[in-house]
Amino acid sequence: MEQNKKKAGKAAMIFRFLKPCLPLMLTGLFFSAMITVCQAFIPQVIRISVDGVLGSDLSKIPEWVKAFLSEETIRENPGKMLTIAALAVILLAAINIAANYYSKVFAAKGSESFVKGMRDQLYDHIQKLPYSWHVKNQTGDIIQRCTSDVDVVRNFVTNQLMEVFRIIFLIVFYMVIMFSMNVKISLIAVSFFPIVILYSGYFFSKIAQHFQEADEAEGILSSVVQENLTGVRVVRAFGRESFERKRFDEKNERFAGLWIYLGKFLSLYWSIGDLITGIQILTVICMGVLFTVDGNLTVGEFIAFVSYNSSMAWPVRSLGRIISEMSKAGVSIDRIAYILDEKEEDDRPGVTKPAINKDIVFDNVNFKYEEGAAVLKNVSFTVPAGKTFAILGNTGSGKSTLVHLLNRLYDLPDGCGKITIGGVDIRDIDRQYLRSQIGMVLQEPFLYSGSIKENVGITRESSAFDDIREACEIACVDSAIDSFTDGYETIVGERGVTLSGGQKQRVAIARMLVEHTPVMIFDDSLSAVDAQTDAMIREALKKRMAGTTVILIAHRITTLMQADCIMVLEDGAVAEMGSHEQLMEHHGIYRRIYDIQMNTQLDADSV
Ligand SMILES: Nc1ncnc2c1ncn2[C@@H]1O[C@H](COP(=O)(O)OP(=O)(O)OP(=O)(O)O)[C@@H](O)[C@H]1O
Repeated sequence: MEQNKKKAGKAAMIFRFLKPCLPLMLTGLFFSAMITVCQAFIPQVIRISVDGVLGSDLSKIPEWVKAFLSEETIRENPGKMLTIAALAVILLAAINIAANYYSKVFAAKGSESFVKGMRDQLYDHIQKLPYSWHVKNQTGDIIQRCTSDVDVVRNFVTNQLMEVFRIIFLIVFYMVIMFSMNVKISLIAVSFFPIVILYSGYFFSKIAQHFQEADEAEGILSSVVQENLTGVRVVRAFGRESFERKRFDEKNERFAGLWIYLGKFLSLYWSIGDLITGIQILTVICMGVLFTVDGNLTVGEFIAFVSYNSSMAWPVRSLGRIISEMSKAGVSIDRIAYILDEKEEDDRPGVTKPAINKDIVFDNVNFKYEEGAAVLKNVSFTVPAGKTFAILGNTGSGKSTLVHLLNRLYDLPDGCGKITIGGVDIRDIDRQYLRSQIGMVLQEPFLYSGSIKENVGITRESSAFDDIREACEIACVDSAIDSFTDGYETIVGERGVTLSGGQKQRVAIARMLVEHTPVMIFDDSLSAVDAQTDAMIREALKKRMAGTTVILIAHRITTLMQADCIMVLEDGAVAEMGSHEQLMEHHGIYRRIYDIQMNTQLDADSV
């Protein structure tokens, strides 16, 4: 039952993508049927010619031929008949060429529009999937599902599905002709078909799982390559080349091993298939000879029969191959459906777009990720509008999680407290709108491949160059950019590898500033800049971005000591909260960290 439901789901998915390109596909199929009809006429022309020239039994020559060429002409002028037969074959060949051309053109157009539609929808859907889904799934694997698996499905639709229809039409059409010529020998020929089809069916059920394993192994291999390439700096810095090589070799070996196994399996299939086909052709020829000798078949009919039978042998066998390859497509369809079936991020009904320049309140927030222990425990605090609120805490204490919750990368489940902005629960605020109002610079800034100007202006398509420049000035990266030969047009490579860590962070800060959002979050995003530049950036921000609510996450006390309020987070719970002066007087964690950092600073200064 469940299995049937799954199959129906797969078929429905394919049909959904197929629907817009169905007219193109059907036109391709029409031309393909025309090829079959043309090819079916050729053995008939040969049959009539042979029977006419040998003149053994003219009663079997169709009446429409006799209306065209009298029995006398056939007997006395075989040359004329052969010329007409040759012209007929040339005409059929010409029609065949044209039909072949158009069947391929329409099939290609249909398949491209099919695969384009599928890629578009996949990409669009992935953009709307929750952040938690992206965290859970490996990028390499997702890429493979969107490329290799889509290609397998394209192959399935263009080469396999279309081919199945073409072959079924061919078999039915040829069988009608063969049965009209001689029922007994046709039955002998056809009696082999169930064996071939059952054999293919058995193979089909055996091979699906191996194809799935091979596909998964390819996904793992892609992930290893992708990780290695994106983490190339770490690999080099830690001299992990040989370790990475070994890791790749292991996965590559497994992948190759699975394909070798599949190759063996397929070879066995083909060999046994060859044997069955050979026996079938031999049987039909032997029986045909006996029937001809007994006078039940004319020589022309025998030749035509053998020709039809041989022409059908390959398509029937291809049916087996196609069915076996269809099992592979089934796996790929499942892998694509895994993405498409995932629920997109959505809002609950009645969401609004209130002003965001209001107090942000975390009220008794408790949170844990899908896997793992509680990350935030009864966290309550208020970020007053227009003020700077700093968060300090050890690694893994839940600082970034607070930010993830605030811009709704994760939604707070019911009964786990509340986060409000201006008194409105953020789950009642339109998600896209909320994110557009909260600017964020992440710990590891991501830069797109493109110029610095594009990277800074990317969040606001309308941003003028003056805005971009101003943002870069505030982020203290303007003079560094000017020192590059191409200035703002400097291309930063994939993930900005041509910039230093601090420069990347500052470009990312400028990108956020261009947005002019009422709330700005700096998630440990000043860690790669020196203390002096850090102070300059904060000073510039204070002057030019007055009235903006700023949430500052940092490990360096000097970065956050001037904030209006500082919260110290320890193991997911609020340990201390207050201004710098209050916390210093409190002699708690904050004071301890302050003393350690200041002493370290003094030691460093005295060296
Ligand atoms: N997507 C996730 N799924 C499961 N656990 C997660 C996820 N993200 C973070 N965690 C866990 O939640 C805890 C808090 O992580 P978080 O990133 O909020 O800490 P942090 O205080 O920002 O740390 P750091 O200062 O190192 O950035 C950690 O134990 C972390 O392992």
